[in-house]
Amino acid sequence: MAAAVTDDFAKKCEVKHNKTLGRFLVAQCNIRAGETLLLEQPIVVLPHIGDRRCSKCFKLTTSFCKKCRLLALCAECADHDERDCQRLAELKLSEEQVQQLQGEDHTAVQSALKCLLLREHADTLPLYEEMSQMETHLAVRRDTDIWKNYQEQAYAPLEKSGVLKQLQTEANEDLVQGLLGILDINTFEIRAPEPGGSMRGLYRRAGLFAHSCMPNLVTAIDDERRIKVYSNRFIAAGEILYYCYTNVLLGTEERRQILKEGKCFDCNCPRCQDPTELGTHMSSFICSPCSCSGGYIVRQPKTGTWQCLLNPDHTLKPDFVSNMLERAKEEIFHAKDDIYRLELLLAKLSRLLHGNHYLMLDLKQNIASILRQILQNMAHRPNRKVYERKIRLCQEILLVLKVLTPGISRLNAIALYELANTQAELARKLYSEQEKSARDLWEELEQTEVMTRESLRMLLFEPIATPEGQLAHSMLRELKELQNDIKLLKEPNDDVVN
Ligand SMILES: C[S@@+](CC[C@H](N)C(=O)[O-])C[C@H]1O[C@@H](n2cnc3c(N)ncnc32)[C@H](O)[C@@H]1O
Repeated sequence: MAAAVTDDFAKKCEVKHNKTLGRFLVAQCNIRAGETLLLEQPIVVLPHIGDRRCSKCFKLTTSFCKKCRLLALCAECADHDERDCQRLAELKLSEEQVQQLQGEDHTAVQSALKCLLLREHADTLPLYEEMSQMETHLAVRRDTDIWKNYQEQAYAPLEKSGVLKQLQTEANEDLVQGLLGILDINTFEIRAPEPGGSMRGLYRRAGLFAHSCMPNLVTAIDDERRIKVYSNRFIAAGEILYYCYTNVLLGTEERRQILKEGKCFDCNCPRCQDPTELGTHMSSFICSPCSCSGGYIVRQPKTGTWQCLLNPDHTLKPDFVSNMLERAKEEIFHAKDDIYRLELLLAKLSRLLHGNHYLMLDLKQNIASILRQILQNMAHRPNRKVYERKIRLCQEILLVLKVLTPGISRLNAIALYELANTQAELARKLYSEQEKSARDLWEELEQTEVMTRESLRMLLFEPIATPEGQLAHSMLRELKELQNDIKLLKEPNDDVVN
């Protein structure tokens, strides 16, 4: 349920409309980097289709509320929203009807019900009305697979059981498909209670921002599921406000496909239009005949052909490209957490793909995170090479991130922190093994301090009740310790400084 929020949204953002974007927001005034534009509680929080989650605590569950019998409720929660429960209990359904509604694909039924229930209470009716204004893409989705699934999973059981007619006399299939479409098009990913899990939240105003793969906004959702939207750079009055609906670390074809299938539009942002993806080459192949002179094969956005930038006669067939990428993805998947297999795969793919290709970056991130675990476990007694490998990988990832997400960026901040930390750990290790002098160590720690400060400067915009906000909190403590260490090393003491 939406709670009162205080922000300057109305002063800073203006709703506009055009044919391409539908409704979108523009800056009404100049906005500083890091300025908050919006703080908002969700209208509804729902599981992803296929997950069954408790209506109260959102943990995964298999059981239902004993009273209303239609909404999921885990064994640990005694009740959920009393008014919704009461309203559903009044429907007086037979056991057979309840069974139909509790079917395997119950999430779609539950999602539609939760939206319909907003109409039932005077205080949530305005939210339902606002929600009804949101984009459904009904015409594009009609008769597609997703439409047919929702017809089977939600509309048919709700209709057959008579629930729809009881809740809303004018209810028809388009209404149910529209509500489920609104959720697919407009919701944000929210962290679920279990580690790594996610669910979705619908927000009244945050849902109005348009998408760009080069956004000027950052969104962050805290443990209370409140969304914060802030600027990642200076934004001049009149600029369109964008956040990124998808993962910036994917290649252009993958991002565009996700946006097309999930959000029903073609992204034409400058990054999507640039075959080199802002010079990062995140989707480029190595042109074997031109490899010595640094030739890369890129996809031309207008024609869809894969051509070498140095010699346009050198091409790749789209089928070859997609098959090769599919095979590589499978190999990455099967290599799982095996660092040796991942390193071998990285070496093998480096003969075909640019070092910044999104699959290479994925591999590099996987390897770096395994190396982090190895370095955290001193029982492994990691040698210098392990540190150096991780440093190299962090540097390579960071170079790409700086181009993709300039300005205030969570990804950038975390990669920078990882790099700073590993460099400092290596310096300390070498100092303790007397391979580095105290002066070397303090100089390196001073560099670490600069990098940690830069990372912290970005993470301080994150709400405190998020993993990144917590990280910023512990970084403040680490910074103090670092400064203390530097001071001790710098104290004039001929025994220590050599
Ligand atoms: C979350 S909604 C944004 C609000 C929506 N425009 C409205 O009128 O309610 C997402 C939808 O906005 C449109 N949209 C957002 N960004 C776009 C972009 N960069 N290019 C084209 N359409 C976009 C698409 O129709 C997309 O499905």
